[in-house]
Amino acid sequence: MADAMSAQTIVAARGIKIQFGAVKALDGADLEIRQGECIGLVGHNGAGKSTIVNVINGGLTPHAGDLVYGSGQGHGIALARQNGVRCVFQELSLCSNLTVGENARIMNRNLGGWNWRRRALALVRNKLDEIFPGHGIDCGSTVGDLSIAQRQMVEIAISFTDAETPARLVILDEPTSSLDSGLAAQLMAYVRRFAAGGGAVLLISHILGEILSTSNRIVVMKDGKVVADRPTSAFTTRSLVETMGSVVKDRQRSTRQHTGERRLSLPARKGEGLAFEAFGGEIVGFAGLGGHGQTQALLDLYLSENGNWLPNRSPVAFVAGDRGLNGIFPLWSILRNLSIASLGALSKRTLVDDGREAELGEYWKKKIEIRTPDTGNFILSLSGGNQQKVLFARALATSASIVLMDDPMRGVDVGTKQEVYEILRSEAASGRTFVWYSTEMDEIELCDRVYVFRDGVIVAELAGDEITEEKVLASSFAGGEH
Ligand SMILES: Nc1ncnc2c1ncn2[C@@H]1O[C@H](COP(=O)(O)OP(=O)(O)OP(=O)(O)O)[C@@H](O)[C@H]1O
Repeated sequence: MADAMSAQTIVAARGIKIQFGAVKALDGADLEIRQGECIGLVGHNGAGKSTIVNVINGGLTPHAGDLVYGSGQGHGIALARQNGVRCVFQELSLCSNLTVGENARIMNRNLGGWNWRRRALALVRNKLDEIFPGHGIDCGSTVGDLSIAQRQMVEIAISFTDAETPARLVILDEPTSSLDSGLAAQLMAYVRRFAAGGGAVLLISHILGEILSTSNRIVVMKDGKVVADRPTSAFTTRSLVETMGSVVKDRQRSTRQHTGERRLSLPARKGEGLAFEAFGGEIVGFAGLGGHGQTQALLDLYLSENGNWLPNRSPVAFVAGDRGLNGIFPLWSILRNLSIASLGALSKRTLVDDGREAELGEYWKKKIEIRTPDTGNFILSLSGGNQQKVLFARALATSASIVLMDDPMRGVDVGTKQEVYEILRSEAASGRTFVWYSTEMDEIELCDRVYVFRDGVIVAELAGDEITEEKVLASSFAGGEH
């Protein structure tokens, strides 16, 4: 097998099988990665992408199949690191109680010795400057104080640093899930430069535009197998979606006018900008560059200033943006994670009706295809995208007439996204109000009305045909029109 590898091969995986109980996560998957390549890896939620990454990264031992690195056959974290394999996981893995520099030290064990803090700090800062010019991150700060986008940027920057062995293959699992379009474009430009300079990148993303514009080869996985492996030029968005096993539905722009009563409002902030209001039956979008006050506005809508429920207000459900921190209960089952917000409605004389709870679980499992043999399994047995679907189902399963969503589609596959968009439309048509912060322009364009945020205030309100990328971008930057 080693003979069959070309000189540029960094790693070759052949016939890899991994099984978790009854689930065949990998069922004979093949993947070879060579120097100078950016490979886009796509597939539905639960297709096996993160699992094959964990095999290449050395974290999982294959139950069958071969793994060959440039330095020879074998597996394990040490061998992968020795061959310059780095990985940025979907669930970010920095230690939140340590500073950015200290985290860099953990990832690069050679960074010890006198004055290591200063060197670690300089290493990350230089890489952040190279990948995300103008990032504004203070590398002396504790990771827990950074926003989710900043944490993602720091982890990406650390993975590309060269302190130990040089980075030869960097695996990025949903690297732009929390980044706005400007930061995502900076990262994709860097990925192309890194590959052109002889490095390799394995890019996993459900944002197909990103894959098509950045990678030079695309590998499609389905049910634990590689079902296509071709140059990017051989794919269009439609053929890619179809190869993944989904159908492309035409996106409908909103032509609706709200008919309901005013349900929510916020005054203009700091006495500047515009006030916010939302009506029954509306899908209202929050747009603008990431971290400009959208999440805070959602929290303000959810809670009053002192953290209490606002009196006399319709019930509100919230889909949190940081799944690991505020979303899932990691020690609970899938079903309990889904039903937790509906327990009142599922209870009779303070006791939860198990039968109705199970019915609710089965209904949502089918409706948005949560891929699991049993909703009694632990939530962490689900792939990242499937965990996100559970959070979404948790909010929609309630009777809340207002649903606040903090970028809820992160890591959800394209087929499911289309289903969810349809659910949103029909739920809005039946009177629910959605307030939806999204970092994806495609999603902002699905809203009935959009507020653009800049520096913590609303600087523009767009409706119907006015909701275009150009208009959102123009308002997002100081000096743009509003
Ligand atoms: N630790 C685990 N225990 C049980 N099942 C698991 C575990 N890890 C993964 N699986 C299962 O293996 C399958 C493949 O999961 P994987 O995370 O590789 O999918 P993915 O393609 O990365 O999905 P996503 O796009 O949602 O991230 C899924 O059915 C998942 O539920």
